[in-house]
Amino acid sequence: MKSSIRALAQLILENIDILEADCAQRHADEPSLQEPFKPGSGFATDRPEVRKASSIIAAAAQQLAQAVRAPEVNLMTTAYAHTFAAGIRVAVEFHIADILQEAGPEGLHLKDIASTCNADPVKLGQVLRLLVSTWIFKEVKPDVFANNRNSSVMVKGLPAAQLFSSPEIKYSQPESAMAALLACIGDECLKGASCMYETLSDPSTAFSGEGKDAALCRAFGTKKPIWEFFDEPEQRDRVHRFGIGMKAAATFQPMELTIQGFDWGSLKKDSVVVDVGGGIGTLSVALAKKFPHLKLVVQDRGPVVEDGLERTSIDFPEGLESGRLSFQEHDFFKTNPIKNADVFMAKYVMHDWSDQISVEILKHLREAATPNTKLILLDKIIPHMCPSSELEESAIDISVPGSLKPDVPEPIIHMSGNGHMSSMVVMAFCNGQERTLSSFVKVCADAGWKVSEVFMHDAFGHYISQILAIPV
Ligand SMILES: C[S@@+](CC[C@H](N)C(=O)[O-])C[C@H]1O[C@@H](n2cnc3c(N)ncnc32)[C@H](O)[C@@H]1O
Repeated sequence: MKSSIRALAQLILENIDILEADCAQRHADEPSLQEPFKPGSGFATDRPEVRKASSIIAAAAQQLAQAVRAPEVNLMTTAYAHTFAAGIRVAVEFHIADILQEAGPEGLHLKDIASTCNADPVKLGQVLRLLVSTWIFKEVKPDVFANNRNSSVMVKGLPAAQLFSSPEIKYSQPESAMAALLACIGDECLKGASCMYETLSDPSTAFSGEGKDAALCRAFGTKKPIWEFFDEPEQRDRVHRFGIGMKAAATFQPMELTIQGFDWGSLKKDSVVVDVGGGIGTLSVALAKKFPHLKLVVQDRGPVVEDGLERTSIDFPEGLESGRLSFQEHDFFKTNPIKNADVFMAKYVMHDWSDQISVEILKHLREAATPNTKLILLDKIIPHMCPSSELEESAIDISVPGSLKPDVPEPIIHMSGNGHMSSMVVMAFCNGQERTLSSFVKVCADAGWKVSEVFMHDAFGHYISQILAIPV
């Protein structure tokens, strides 16, 4: 019988050939885990075959580890994952990567690190060694730590002394976005997740799709939906950090990739594209720059619109002055005031809401749509985790034009899905969810829209997809 673990190892080697060939072609060195990250080092993730090879290697290596260890060890290792989130937050809040960046490759003794951040060296040593065990930081000599490739990405771009003396500006530099996101994961996300079981089992919240009944609200002891709770003055630092942290998302999903799919160029001159829940207008600004023949209207809640106008008047004033881009305060739980939209688009909006509430939002767009209006939802499409041969039965997932089947080479059982992690996070935050394609089709149908095509970059929910629907 062919050994499954050997087949996994062979698959890893075959795909390593692809990565090595890519490095050779670009005359680039293979990235080293032990050295701090240098921009431009690493594998070319803008090339689809390289992205695919690296995903297959990661999935095969993870499955190999699961296959060779006892089930008890696998379960314990996974269940203990919260220690990593907690440890990373400690490292971010104590500015450890920033301290170690100043120390350089020789590293710094634990007692000096601990005295800089006024922490107990024994306790801090426990945190750092845990993180080293998962390839974040390195211990160069006993009790001497230095940055490695992963930890170096946690620096915030300011001298460590300034980070300690002026905490209010710790997330002021663009490179601090990753640190902000990691601190948010170790704070709001971890606390919300810790109340998940109680929230799913308590009859008063178990079947509710309301944001106020989400796990994070229980964790913070509030009766308000999390975004209203975050409007409270004491939560200002969290809101600020969350906003900066979201910018780190661009590292995983460049805007170029987000826009790719629907043929925006095919829309006639002056076509009206409405960015529903468009935030500060990041997607609309990118579209307006690339497709100057379109008229983009960003709709959001009042304070967000104010923020968007302020930022856009600095980043893209010509868009506002020419009238190509505008902002409008609008509550998407009311009928949309724009009745001549060529496109209603909504990026990362549906995943914040339960099915019932999503249908309500989409119905309001349907009411305002003309027979020719298109709806484009930009969200992750998460895969079912069953063998793709089983998807023949639930044909909806593969019958929509453009849908990708999550084919994985044998003997990989499935690819790891960060979409499933973000689904848990939005559930904890606001009773939201990432969706499979069949769930999108159903939610759209219940609101009077028919999904006619999808544009996907991968079949595993790693990247945002575009779901195109037309009125029925
Ligand atoms: C996850 S953010 C996505 C923002 C933007 N589309 C993007 O991708 O950057 C969801 C957006 O929905 C907005 N939102 C929430 N409730 C809303 C409502 N009732 N009416 C309009 N916008 C709302 C939020 O203010 C926020 O900007």
